[in-house]
Amino acid sequence: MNSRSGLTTQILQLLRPYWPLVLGGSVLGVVGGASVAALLAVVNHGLYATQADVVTLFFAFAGLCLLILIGSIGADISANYVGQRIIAELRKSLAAKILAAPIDQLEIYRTHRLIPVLTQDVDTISDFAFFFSSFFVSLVIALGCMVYLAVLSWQLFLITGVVIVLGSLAHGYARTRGVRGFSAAREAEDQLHKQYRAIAEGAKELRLNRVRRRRVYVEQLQQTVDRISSVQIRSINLFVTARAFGTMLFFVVIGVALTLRPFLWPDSPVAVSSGFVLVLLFMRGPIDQVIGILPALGRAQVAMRRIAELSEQFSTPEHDLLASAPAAPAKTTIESIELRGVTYAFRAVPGSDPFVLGPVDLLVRQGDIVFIVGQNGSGKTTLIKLLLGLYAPHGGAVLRDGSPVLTETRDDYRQLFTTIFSDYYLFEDLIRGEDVVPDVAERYLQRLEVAHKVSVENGVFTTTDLSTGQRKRLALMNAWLEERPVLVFDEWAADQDPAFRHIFYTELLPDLKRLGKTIIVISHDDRYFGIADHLVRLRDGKIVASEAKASNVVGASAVPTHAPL
Ligand SMILES: Nc1ncnc2c1ncn2[C@@H]1O[C@H](COP(=O)(O)OP(=O)(O)OP(=O)(O)O)[C@@H](O)[C@H]1O
Repeated sequence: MNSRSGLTTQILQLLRPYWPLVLGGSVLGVVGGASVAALLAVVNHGLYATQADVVTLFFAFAGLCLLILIGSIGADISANYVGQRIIAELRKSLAAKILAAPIDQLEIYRTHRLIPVLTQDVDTISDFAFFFSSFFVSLVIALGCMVYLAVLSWQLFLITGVVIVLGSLAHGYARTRGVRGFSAAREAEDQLHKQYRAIAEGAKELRLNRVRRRRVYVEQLQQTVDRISSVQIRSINLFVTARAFGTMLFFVVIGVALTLRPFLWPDSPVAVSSGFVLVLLFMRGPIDQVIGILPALGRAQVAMRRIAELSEQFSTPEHDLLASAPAAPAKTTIESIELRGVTYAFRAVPGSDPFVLGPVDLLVRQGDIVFIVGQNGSGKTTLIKLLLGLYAPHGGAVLRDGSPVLTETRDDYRQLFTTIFSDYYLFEDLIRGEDVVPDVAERYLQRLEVAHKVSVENGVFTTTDLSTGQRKRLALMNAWLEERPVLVFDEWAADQDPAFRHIFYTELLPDLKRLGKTIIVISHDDRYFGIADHLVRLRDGKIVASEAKASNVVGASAVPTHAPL
């Protein structure tokens, strides 16, 4: 699907649930617009009215005023409602798409491109939705005026029509060039967002490095901002010039028609000329309004295209990811997890070969502590992403208790794991099973030696303004509370002081094992490799050693002997 047809489909899809309102609002808008044109006819007629016409004129005037009021209020209210609902639906559907997108697609798209679509592009469309009703009503008024012109004199209608076509051509040119400019500016805004992130997230580094600070500010940020500004100025200038040109054309038409009238239509009644001038002078307002909204329409078009691109990018959602939780929880125990001939290849990045993992064969037995070790970049995190069902293998299979994990069962499978990645995200609210949290929280906090800093109130940590190591302990607490059978730690201990690191390896992990948990640890702490029941060593994406121990070094039984915390 190309992005243009994707865009149209997306707009139609968004409008579909509201078609009665869209239809109702359009009818009211047409009634309002046509009434304005009719009112002009009444005004023109009134200029030459006699005493006998007064009553008819009064009722026609009052009736049309009422219709204009009802029409424009109705069209405005329905357009506003539909516009706001569409924005809400758009926001929800984009969030749902991101939540359901495969992780590797999200990794390719990148955060600095994602956020501007969710915020800026949706806001641009929201702004346009706000103006849409007046855009539509003005358009209808202009059309109504044209109809009245045709009734007055078809020659004058034709002259005006030709002028409007000329004006539209000028606008068409301005729009094509202008929208191209808006599109270029929007591209640069992704870049700007990336630079904003650099100055916010790299604030400390930039304070410490004057050269980089200047480069980020002068060579990158300022240049991007200036580029956006000059492209926007050029685009808006085009629209403004076309608008002035269009407005001026109205006066030219009036001048030409009035000059030619004595020669071409010497016998036409004065009412025709005055009606013509009246309509043209009046029509200028709505047409000016329509033209004035065109830049916003152009920007909305660019924004909509971006949104359609994002939707297309994430158009292969994972199976049922946002379905409500099943009534009966899936089986939450495992006997084994196996990777059989699993392979995975990243997309090639320019200048280097793509990283390929596998083929990998690995058996993780229930209750084991498995260490995955290896040099930086050897593929440990990629391996666990495959093991966790976050990446779908490109070859081979992941098996749970001997049965392959399929697309439909992958999300159920993932619910077996609690994971703390090295780039983990700390959620501030705690979830235990389906319930929000427990009194045991306090005990966990004490065991993690952070109870003096933070507590849990109404299921939320009182603060997360803690040191890196302390925040990671909170992540561990979250993990405990989830009560899943398999725990995965990606270099969890890397930020811990030696004393607590020792506690983690020699007390917490064995305690969790005693509770029957299966534990997978990515670690560079070779001092503690001895506690592993199974040590897996990776090099360049391949398992080069896989050593299983006959008995557990910490000597713990698989049956819980005491509560660990
Ligand atoms: N999103 C990605 N796109 C392309 N290549 C990637 C991506 N993520 C990782 N890689 C590549 O895959 C290789 C393995 O990365 P991985 O994160 O699995 O290594 P690791 O063993 O966990 O390293 P470390 O010990 O440094 O955490 C790296 O060489 C990296 O370049």
